[in-house]
Amino acid sequence: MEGVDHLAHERNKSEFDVDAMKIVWAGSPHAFDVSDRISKLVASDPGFRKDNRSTLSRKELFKNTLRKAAYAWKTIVDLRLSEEEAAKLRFYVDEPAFTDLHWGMFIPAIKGQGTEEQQQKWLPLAYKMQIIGCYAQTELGHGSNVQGLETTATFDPQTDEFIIHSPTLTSSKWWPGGLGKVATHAIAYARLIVGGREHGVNGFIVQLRSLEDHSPLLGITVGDIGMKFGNGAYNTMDNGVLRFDHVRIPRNQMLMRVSQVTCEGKYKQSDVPRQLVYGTMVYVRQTIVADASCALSRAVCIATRYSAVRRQFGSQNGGPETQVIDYKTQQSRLFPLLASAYAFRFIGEWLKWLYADVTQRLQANDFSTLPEAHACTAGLKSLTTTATADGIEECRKLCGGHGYLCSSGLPELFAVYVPACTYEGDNTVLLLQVARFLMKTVSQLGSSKKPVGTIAYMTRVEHLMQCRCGVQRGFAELSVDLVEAAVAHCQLIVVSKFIEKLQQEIPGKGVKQQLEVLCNIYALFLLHKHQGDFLSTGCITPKHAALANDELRSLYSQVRPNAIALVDAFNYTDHYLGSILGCYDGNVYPKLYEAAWKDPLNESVVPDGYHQYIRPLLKQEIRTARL
Ligand SMILES: CCCCCCCC/C=C\CCCCCCCCC/C=C/C(=O)SCCNC(=O)CCNC(=O)[C@H](O)C(C)(C)COP(=O)(O)OP(=O)(O)OC[C@H]1O[C@@H](n2cnc3c(N)ncnc32)[C@H](O)[C@@H]1OP(=O)(O)O
Ligand SMILES: Cc1cc2nc3c(=O)[nH]c(=O)nc-3n(C[C@H](O)[C@H](O)[C@H](O)COP(=O)(O)OP(=O)(O)OC[C@H]3O[C@@H](n4cnc5c(N)ncnc54)[C@H](O)[C@@H]3O)c2cc1C
Repeated sequence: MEGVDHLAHERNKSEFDVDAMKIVWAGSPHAFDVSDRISKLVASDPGFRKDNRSTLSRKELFKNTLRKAAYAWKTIVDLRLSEEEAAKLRFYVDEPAFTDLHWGMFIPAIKGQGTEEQQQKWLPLAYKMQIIGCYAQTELGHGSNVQGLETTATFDPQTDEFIIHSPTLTSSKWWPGGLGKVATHAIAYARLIVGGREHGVNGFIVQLRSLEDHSPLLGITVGDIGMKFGNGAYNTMDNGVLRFDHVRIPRNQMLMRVSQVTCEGKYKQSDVPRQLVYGTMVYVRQTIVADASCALSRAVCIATRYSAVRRQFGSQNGGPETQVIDYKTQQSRLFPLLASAYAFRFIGEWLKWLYADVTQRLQANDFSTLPEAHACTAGLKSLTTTATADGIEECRKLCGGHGYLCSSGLPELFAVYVPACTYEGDNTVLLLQVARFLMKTVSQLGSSKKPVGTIAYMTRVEHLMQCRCGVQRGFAELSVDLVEAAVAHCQLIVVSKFIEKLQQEIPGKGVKQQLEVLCNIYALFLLHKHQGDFLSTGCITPKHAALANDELRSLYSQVRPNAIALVDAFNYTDHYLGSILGCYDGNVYPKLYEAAWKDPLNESVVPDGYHQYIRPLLKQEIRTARL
């Protein structure tokens, strides 16, 4: 029945203060207030409706996304929302769109790689959305290998301009979000050529379309790259293709914080690491870790609520069947994902601090923590997105057949989320970067340069020094093992930061106790998952392994009465969840049944095509021997 909370009995079992946990999840009382207010604003505004996406054609879907993006901007301006509130509004609108790349990459690239003068010129235009930008780095032929990009930027001292050109088919820019149909400008990454000499890949601001009639400018060929994985999903984004035919831009449109070209055609490299050109990717990778906790928590919220609603088998003397959340197998699949959602939330908070710290140090030309920041953002982006993509799929399976319905919210969540394992750096390529960082640390053991921060523990691996010669077999040869070591390194960071979080003051009855249970589940689940490595290296004995498994089972029993309250703490509206299985009141079956009849296919009792194809089949004379 509408208005009845079918999960009330579950909520009454909670052993902790859910409102206090909501503050912990949000990060602070202020952050909770902003999130709560903006999520309800979006949920209550029919202009942000999203339950019809899977029934729209690509063109209808895209036009609807443009409408929503414009409506969101009008809402932001009319309500004079702060930058924080505006970002939350875009988050709860919950639809990949060109604005993600305008705000999430184009603006950060100018802030991170532009000079003061360039920031003063371009940022006001971008903040007012008087220009719309994209981040055009990847090409048809190269994505991972940035130094392999082929687009050229040749300096012409006669005109004090750069000539941007796509010399080959594979140099076509390919994938940039917002590029296909909307962006008026791009940060285009190209090989800098001055006086016939190459100076590596740099970023250039290039106008793509007229601000009058949106037509591509002279020398610009631009379009969308076509449908992507899944219906709806990421097809709200116009990932584009772009070719330059000797496009001329003023010299002052090369982002010149890292490297400069003077009007005389002299190339100068600032006394900063050239990798600062990659700074925007580092910034986005750290935001993607926070995104992972959001996406995983959504899926876990849906699967947990539905697992408490769903009953299957186990009826005693005609009594109710067993809630599937009470099956140990369901708990062993679901509760580690619940623990991971909280673990990723806290590692995202720490990574945000690490990024802010390294950014502050860079402003003082202190590059000492840049390698660690690169390794942490790369490794944790890889770890959390892989676990989240796999976790969303596991949550779909935890919901049985109904998890495969679009109305469960899980297929679309999966389809939108999985490219996170690829964009902003292929996850394996990024783990290889972490492995390179770890091997460089090993090579420095014994020297005066002591490992600190997230690699401080490596001082305890002195024995690696003796086998240093072993790694001469070559990084590539050992890369599979090194990638596994990189994953283990990142998982250690996640567990360590979860433990550090628990050492903080955490208000609320029973809140810290619940987080301790989740932290232990996360850590012991990893130990169980990698038991072979721990046993084969002698880190644990078989008895330890058995004790860990017993403790894991006990921890699942401790979480069970609190599971619904722990997902309620995410404070997601039904609108944001977009899931009948995960609705707050647990009134699933009537909503599933009602939703079915809204499908366009049920607009007519007899389907289109019956008279043309089915009736002749049914009425055909059987001229062949009976089958
Ligand atoms: C309906 C349901 C909705 C569900 C919603 C779910 C949630 C999702 C929310 C909304 C959906 C929409 C989201 C929209 C936002 C998405 C944004 C993403 C869009 C995508 C953008 C992109 O993909 S941009 C392109 C990204 N490309 C890459 O990442 C390329 C990866 N490659 C590289 O980074 C480099 O090529 C690589 C590092 C691999 C190698 O570089 P190279 O120059 O060759 O350097 P190398 O020789 O390996 O190393 C030399 C030296 O440099 C050091 N180093 C390398 N990189 C860095 C760095 N970044 N910072 C610092 N130092 C670096 C390296 O360690 C070496 O050091 P030493 O060993 O020499 O000391
Ligand atoms: C939805 C989406 C949105 C995107 N948005 C943007 C955007 O806005 N702007 C932009 O510039 N780009 C964007 N991209 C492109 C994205 O950044 C690249 O696709 C990504 O960096 C992966 O590069 P690649 O495609 O070249 O993969 P590849 O490197 O070709 O990967 C193919 C396989 O090769 C393996 N591999 C590659 N190199 C090595 C190595 N050295 N050792 C071992 N294995 C290796 C990889 O692990 C992978 O298994 C987007 C991509 C997607 C899917």
